Amino acid sequence: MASSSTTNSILSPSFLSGLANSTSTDSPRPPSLLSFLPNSSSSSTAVSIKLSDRRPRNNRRSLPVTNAAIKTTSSPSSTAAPTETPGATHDASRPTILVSEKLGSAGLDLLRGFGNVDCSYDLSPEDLCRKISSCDALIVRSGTKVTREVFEAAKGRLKVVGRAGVGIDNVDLQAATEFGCLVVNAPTANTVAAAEHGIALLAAMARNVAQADASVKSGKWERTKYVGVSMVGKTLAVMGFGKVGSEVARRAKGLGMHVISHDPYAPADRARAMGVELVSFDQAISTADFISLHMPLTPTTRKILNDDTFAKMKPGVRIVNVARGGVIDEDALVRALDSGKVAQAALDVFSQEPPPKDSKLVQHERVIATPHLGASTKEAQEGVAIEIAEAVVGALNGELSATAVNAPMVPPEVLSALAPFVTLAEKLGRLAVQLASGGEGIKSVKVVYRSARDPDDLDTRLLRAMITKGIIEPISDGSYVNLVNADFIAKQKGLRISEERIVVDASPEMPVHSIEVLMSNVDSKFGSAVAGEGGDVVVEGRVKYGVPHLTKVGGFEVDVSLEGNLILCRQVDRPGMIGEVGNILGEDNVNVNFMSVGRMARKKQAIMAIGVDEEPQEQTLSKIGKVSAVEEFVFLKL
Ligand SMILES: NC(=O)c1ccc[n+]([C@@H]2O[C@H](COP(=O)([O-])OP(=O)(O)OC[C@H]3O[C@@H](n4cnc5c(N)ncnc54)[C@H](O)[C@@H]3O)[C@@H](O)[C@H]2O)c1
Ligand SMILES: O=C(O)[C@H](O)COP(=O)(O)O
Repeated sequence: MASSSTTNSILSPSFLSGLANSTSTDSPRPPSLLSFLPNSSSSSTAVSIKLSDRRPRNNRRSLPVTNAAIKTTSSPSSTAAPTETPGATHDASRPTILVSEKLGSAGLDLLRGFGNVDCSYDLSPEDLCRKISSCDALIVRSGTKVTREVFEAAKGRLKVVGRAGVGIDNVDLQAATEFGCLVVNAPTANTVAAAEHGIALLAAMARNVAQADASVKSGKWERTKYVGVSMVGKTLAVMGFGKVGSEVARRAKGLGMHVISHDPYAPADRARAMGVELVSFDQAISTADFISLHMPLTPTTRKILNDDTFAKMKPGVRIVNVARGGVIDEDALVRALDSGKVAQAALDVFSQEPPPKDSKLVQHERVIATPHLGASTKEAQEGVAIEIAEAVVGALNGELSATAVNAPMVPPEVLSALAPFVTLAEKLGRLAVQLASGGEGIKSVKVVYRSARDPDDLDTRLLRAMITKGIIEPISDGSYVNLVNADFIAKQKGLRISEERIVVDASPEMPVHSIEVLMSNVDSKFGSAVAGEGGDVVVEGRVKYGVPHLTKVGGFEVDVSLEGNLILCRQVDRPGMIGEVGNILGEDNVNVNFMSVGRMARKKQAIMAIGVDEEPQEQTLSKIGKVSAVEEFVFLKL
């Protein structure tokens, strides 16, 4: 088979009008990246709502039907309408958002402008599981455990979990990912509040404010009992130099403390610029007079302060924890307090919240405790509520949030430049898998990106996920694939996707020049799609005038816009072929939107790629098969 061919494009009127529209508001918009319905793009072009579009769902009716619109309004698995906020009406055409913990009013207002908002606080785990199958989104703080059972009970309807705060240790991220549910958080709005609370606890602990207050209120006047320690000149070890930790460090410097920090992932120059030295874990804990914890709770930080690490600390060390209770072995802390190794502790967070009433730790006379108040200022709560409401509404619109926790984060400007390529990627995956006979047998897919840009400047995670989506959806029974779970599902199916980036001489304006998808070790139901030494099924596409195009099938160059559906036809190149096949389609009322012929040489084999708006009937396809010059043909759904 020849490796190249010449191309002859026929621009149909509908394509020309598409071109004319390509700079208008009808031009391809950023695709819905979080579409959750099975085969959601099999019958419609994957376009969605603009990134900046924040109109309420019920104002969107004039927009074309989009994946995002479908997915947020359908609820095949649910019948029960959730309890509404008193006074609110439930509109079944709008998404339903369950808010399970108190959220600032500005965030609630934003949510109410978009969907049905059900504020149900203090739900038992059973009640949460009961409600969740009628909800599209769930917003929680740290008090709601979003377990695997919750995702299972959601029966595929739950699309986004919004954590109104930073720590996502109360959400089972693995389960969320497996179920294709996006998790977003609100990472910035409570930073200062948490840092201020850390400093408040530090000072209150050093000067025995809480104990002295209780003593005075009980009628005592114990001036010698509550002599404190000074902070100035003391060494504070900030464990975790992230957003909160660095703000604590800045404030502690203002109190005249010597601040060191341990954070294996923090850039040393950022710390140095603040006059903070980054040191090893052991150095931090062994030289500090005060230790303040600001790392997330993860498998590696769980019980990071324990009997062994307390043993390495200076006698009389003082500990502040506004991070998570689980980073301290609480029994070990009680032992260290009892032995005097730890002089005092100030704790805002506990491994179990609320802690048991008889908790030895909470009751310890040298411990001061607050009920997880770090983020609880009016300002922080309003900020967090807006931050999470915007992220959740965006996610329900099919947008990628900048605060996505279990999906690639793609800045809006990059996303909008990549948008047509994202659609192209999904369609190429969809085409390639349909060209293989026996899709489940596909094990190895190679994707080649050609671009004028340096390979390091090309973030292909999004494109790879969409190719995976395109490959998997047509061969999955009802499993929905989206950006969140694409890699997971591919791995589960034993599908290995490798990528290659090749620099080519093309326009640097375009992030990608072409995308080629090659499937190894599969037979094809359209022999002409097989090319190369390895006998791979090959399809290649480009974006032209903002519209995804198929540009290569096997060794043949074609040029067809990827809209509607596609008929590929290999025939002997002879006059009248286009008219003959076009007539068959026309007679059976199938509208051709684009057609191109790629041939090896004059009067030799050629491939005709025909874009059709409708799905032709069996009998129409069989008429095409009977045209004497047609050697093979295939109908492909986009
Ligand atoms: N008490 C509260 O109300 C409250 C409020 C806000 C945040 N928090 C908690 O504080 C944590 C930190 O919040 P943030 O906004 O600063 O998050 P962040 O992600 O900005 O910072 C966390 C830092 O911890 C570092 N880190 C990770 N593993 C570490 C390890 N083993 N040792 C040392 N450092 C490590 C990370 O590199 C990062 O710099 C959150 O995860 C949350 O659990 C609590
Ligand atoms: O991780 C956080 O943001 C804080 O722990 C705040 O938790 P909260 O939302 O339950 O106050």
